[in-house]
Amino acid sequence: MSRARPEPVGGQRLDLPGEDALRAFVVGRRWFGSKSREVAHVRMLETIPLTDGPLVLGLLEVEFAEGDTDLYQLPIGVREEGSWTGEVISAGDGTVTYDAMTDPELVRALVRLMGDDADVETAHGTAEFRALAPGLGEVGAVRPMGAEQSNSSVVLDERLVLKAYRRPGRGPNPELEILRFLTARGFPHIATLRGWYAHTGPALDATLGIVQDFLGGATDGWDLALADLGEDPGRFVARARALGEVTGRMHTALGSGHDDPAFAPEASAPETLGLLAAELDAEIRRVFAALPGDRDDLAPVRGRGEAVRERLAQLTRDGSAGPVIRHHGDYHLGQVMHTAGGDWVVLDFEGEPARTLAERRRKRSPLRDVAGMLRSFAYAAAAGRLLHGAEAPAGWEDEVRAAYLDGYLEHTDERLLPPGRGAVARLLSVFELEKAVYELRYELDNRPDWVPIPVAGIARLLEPDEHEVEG
Ligand SMILES: Nc1ncnc2c1ncn2[C@@H]1O[C@H](COP(=O)(O)OP(=O)(O)O)[C@@H](O)[C@H]1O
Ligand SMILES: O=P(O)(O)O[C@H]1O[C@H](CO)[C@@H](O[C@H]2O[C@H](CO)[C@@H](O)[C@H](O)[C@H]2O)[C@H](O)[C@H]1O
Repeated sequence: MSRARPEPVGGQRLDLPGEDALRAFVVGRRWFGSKSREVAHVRMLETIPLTDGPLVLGLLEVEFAEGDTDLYQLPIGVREEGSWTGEVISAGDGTVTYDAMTDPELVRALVRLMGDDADVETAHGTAEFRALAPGLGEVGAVRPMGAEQSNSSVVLDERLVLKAYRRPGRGPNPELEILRFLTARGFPHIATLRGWYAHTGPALDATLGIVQDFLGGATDGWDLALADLGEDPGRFVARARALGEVTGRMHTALGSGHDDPAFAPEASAPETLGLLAAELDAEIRRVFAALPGDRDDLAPVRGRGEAVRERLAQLTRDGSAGPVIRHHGDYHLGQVMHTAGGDWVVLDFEGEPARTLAERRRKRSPLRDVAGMLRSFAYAAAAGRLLHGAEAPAGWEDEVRAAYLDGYLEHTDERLLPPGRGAVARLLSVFELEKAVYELRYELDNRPDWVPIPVAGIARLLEPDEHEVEG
């Protein structure tokens, strides 16, 4: 259904927030992703009245002191002063503006536009709203998801989730792309995609949000691993095997799109492994050069930067980076859910939020995802001790790893992996090292008490024989 730009609120001029109010609001949000950077400007690129009522889709440009910019989405509610009791962005001339994602009535209006397959003309193109059969239905109850998030998700009638991308990026969105691809292939271990909305146009092309099924009663993999560790550690070993199977099936499905250039598996270029090694080598040097001198918990790796670089050189001396495919890109226990029916479902195909959309859409070895999950098992084993003072049973992490890898290798199309178990083990170790070095920097910056986890991971990877995959 195509519609012209609706008239703003009763045909009157909209009192939308000015730059100062926008800036104060945006930089204070949990979803604002650049808190350590100096913001030069926050300006509205587009304000799209979506209904004749009080819903305006704002697309903002945040400009940093260095001159680069980020695109943000801010759906805005506009109401008479006194008729809105929540937090406001701005107030004046008898109206207030606020974040529409916190207003159930306006969330319902957004979903209704998707259900209507509406196209709304904008100054720079079209705001497109789409529902996938069998449609979205009329929505009643709306509540915030309540998860720590870089986006904003709301639960609709406990049956659907609307996730609005706060920093959408320009160009095709990997999550929408992958969910559509997997849905078309009948891959069952995802929350089914039901709708989406986007802005299209030559100057502004961005996916703004998706609607998916809500997994009621499901537990995320991280909480489940910690709960099993406390109650029945062996239970998680069996669950890890099932998770490996689902991961293998996911990669097999993602590597099956031979006639779609965005998904067709490719052989990596001969120089790929060398380039990966060079990038990681530089990162190891940077991280080790900047290690603080006053932390005892760094002892297992302190002064061993050269040894880590040598281990990397040894792992990447020959062989190749193997075939490359589209993959999850940010795979860890917090991204998978265990449903009430005992099945694993994979969420959040956006990739690492700090990377550009182009980087996130790049094909890489699927073993990068596998390594991310193996690191997550190490985190779970250690978190029991760090958070609750409860040790994981001896050998638990090794058993979980082995079970996961068994399940994975049994259900992955082997043409998507480097040939031979030795080559698989080596490439996995390279990606685990890459992730552990990243985590060392991340934990030093964010959670200093967790530094021993990546430290142990790096120390472990210095032991050559421990990580060979059986077989
Ligand atoms: N479809 C869903 N059903 C149930 N819970 C969900 C669903 N999607 C997300 N969640 C919960 O919300 C959290 C954040 O979702 P995610 O898609 O990873 O958002 P973000 O990309 O902003 O981190 C998940 O870890 C999960 O706990
Ligand atoms: O989820 P984000 O994309 O924000 O990822 C960042 O934070 C993660 C922590 O929440 C961090 O993940 C690390 O800790 C997890 C446990 O809290 C663990 O399961 C992961 O394996 C481990 O990497 C992630 O590295 C960071 O980018």
